[in-house]
Amino acid sequence: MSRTGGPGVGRTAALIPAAGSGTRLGRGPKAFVEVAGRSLLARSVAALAPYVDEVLVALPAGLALSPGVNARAVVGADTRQGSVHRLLHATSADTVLIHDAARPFLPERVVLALLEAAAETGAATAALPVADTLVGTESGDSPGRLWGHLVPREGLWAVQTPQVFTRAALLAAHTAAEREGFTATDDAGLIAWQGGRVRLVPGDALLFKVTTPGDLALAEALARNVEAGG
Ligand SMILES: Nc1ccn([C@@H]2O[C@H](COP(=O)(O)OP(=O)(O)OP(=O)(O)O)[C@@H](O)[C@H]2O)c(=O)n1
Ligand SMILES: C[C@](O)(CO)[C@H](O)COP(=O)(O)O
Repeated sequence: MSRTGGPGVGRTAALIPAAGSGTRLGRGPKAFVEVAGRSLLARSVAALAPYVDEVLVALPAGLALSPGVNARAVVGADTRQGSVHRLLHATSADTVLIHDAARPFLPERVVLALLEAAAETGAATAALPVADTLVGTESGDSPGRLWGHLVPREGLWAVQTPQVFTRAALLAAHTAAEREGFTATDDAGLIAWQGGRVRLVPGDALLFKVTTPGDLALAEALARNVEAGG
């Protein structure tokens, strides 16, 4: 039984898409890359396990969970969307919490706030208000590198994971997307495409996605600092 199971939450599963190839990082299957001696995947599983009834992970074909990672594995697909779709078919939980393996630092506050929001609305995602100035580029002698027009940042949020949904609603959205050939970068996008309302819950700067070598260096420094009690 999950620690937070309130009305409308029921049995809860954490679904972790971890089947990516990590092309931008360039270190092989990214979920298995270690930060301060512990893989990104092991960190994400450990951060979620206390709050859910089960943890399921989508892995690249031919790879298995490392010893000590307490989860059930399925084989992922060619896209993140496809991997989540397979995970949804592999659980019967009422509520699913989807979290990228590539976001290894997950504050408890965010998990609890998401489960509470999803119990009210059926769909919620972590997100942060955009803090930087945004500019669109213009074509010209340096295509894509010339300052074009300012994009007002008011009301814009950068979407993170975790994202929490009623499993039946998310499965229906995935099934429709597959049927109609629609793709979105994440699950909240699929629910919104179906006309669903997605609550934005304040995420955390610590929830950055390890995408590039610079992100990995940052994660390494952060993990060493935190784990040294800094
Ligand atoms: N076919 C895929 C692609 C991605 N993911 C997962 O989705 C999350 C977010 O993806 P991203 O960070 O973009 O990972 P990669 O696809 O591995 O990165 P890249 O695009 O650089 O190859 C990751 O935990 C990744 O493992 C997945 O399960 N199945
Ligand atoms: C799911 C996600 O992490 C939410 O921000 C993001 O959409 C994944 O994007 P990517 O294109 O796979 O990096």
